[in-house]
Amino acid sequence: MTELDQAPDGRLEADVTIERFADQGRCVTHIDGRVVFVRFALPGEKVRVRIDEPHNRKDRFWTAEVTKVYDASEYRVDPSWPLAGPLAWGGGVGGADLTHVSLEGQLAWKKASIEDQLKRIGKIDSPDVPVLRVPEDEETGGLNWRTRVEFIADEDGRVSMRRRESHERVQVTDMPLASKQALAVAEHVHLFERTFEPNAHIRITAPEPRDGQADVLTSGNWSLLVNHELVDGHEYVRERVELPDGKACEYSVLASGFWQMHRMAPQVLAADVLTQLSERANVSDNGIVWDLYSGSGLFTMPVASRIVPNGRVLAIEGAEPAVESAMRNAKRNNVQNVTEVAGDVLLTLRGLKKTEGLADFARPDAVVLDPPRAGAGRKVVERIAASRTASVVYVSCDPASLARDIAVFRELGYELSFIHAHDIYPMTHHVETVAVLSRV
Ligand SMILES: C[S@@+](CC[C@H](N)C(=O)[O-])C[C@H]1O[C@@H](n2cnc3c(N)ncnc32)[C@H](O)[C@@H]1O
Repeated sequence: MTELDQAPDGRLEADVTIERFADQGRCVTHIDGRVVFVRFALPGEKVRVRIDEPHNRKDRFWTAEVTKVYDASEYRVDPSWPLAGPLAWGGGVGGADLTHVSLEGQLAWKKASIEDQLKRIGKIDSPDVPVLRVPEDEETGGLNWRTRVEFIADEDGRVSMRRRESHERVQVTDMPLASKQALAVAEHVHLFERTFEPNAHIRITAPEPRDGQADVLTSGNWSLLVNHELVDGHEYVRERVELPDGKACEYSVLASGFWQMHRMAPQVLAADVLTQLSERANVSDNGIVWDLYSGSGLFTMPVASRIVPNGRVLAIEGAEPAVESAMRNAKRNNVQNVTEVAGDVLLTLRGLKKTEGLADFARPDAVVLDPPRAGAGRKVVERIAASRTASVVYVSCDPASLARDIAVFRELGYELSFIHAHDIYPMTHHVETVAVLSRV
């Protein structure tokens, strides 16, 4: 029996040994047979935890947070961003749930977490998933990578973040995960000194300058949005993505819209998609490729110009402004072999054969998909499998939904022929996985 103590404020606390990594940046321990998911812990550690409220003695699992470490893991470090660390140590603002873990430990954590989901949900025996670090993150110790940063104004209008377990907003005067360029914009607009309307949503966008490009302030390539309205800078920003062939694709994207957030992620992921298509998909240069959940065309442009320059890409994206950007980006990159569809992926695929102009896309040689966190889902996977495509390159930001979709692909005649991951979200439990599914 684990002894549960009552702290002076009535909250339950206990000394426990942490067993293993779990999901959502938590680890697992047990208290009296009950599973407890613990934040800011590491496997093998002896720690004191405080049980979250509300909880009931009959619950099958509880959640808790570390308050004291008696015996630390080799992966434990002092929080790199204390404000995002445990509440008991003055933290609690979220946004960096692995701030107590060394960079090496973060890779081990993400590897264990993806492999666990593949085993449990994907039913894959002994998966081995290398997790790669973005080299630039070594130099910055895993900080300074976000090209988009968001805050909320507190009741006095100051830039703040919400503290867990309370309605309190903590004024912030720094954001250690923000890229140097985003911090330069923050300084330029006096972000941390000025006030906004209380409760305002504030977003800074600062594309990373590539070789030979001026910094964002010199080029004016940045934006400050308040409540999704432009306040300073530009509504659209330019993003350059350098590709393995030494050339680049240029993009114009809405400052308020989706774009891969890590300063190196667009290049890392676009290069990976090209590599997987050329090395594992065997698509001829006049082939057909679907790019599903295509956003502003991050993958569409390089795939159309490098993989199927004499073929065609069908890009499907649900957000109309992103599709409009993608169309402009095709022109900007002189890419003419793309058909952009603004619509739901499932509905578009369902109607493909009967839609004028799309019927020729019914038999793709390869499919690239990069769905939101919820994954593609069974019905979309069934449509992809029914197209009898030989290869699928699946880019995923959620290992659980990826594992679930992989299980469906395997049921429908595909095997997992390649998988690895990129740690494009250091200091957080998030990770981006790239998998290739091949028709057996
Ligand atoms: C993870 S983002 C990927 C975008 C793009 N591949 C990139 O890397 O920039 C997922 C995209 O899917 C779009 N989306 C979400 N649900 C969708 C659906 N049911 N049908 C079509 N697009 C959808 C979102 O608008 C978003 O642009």
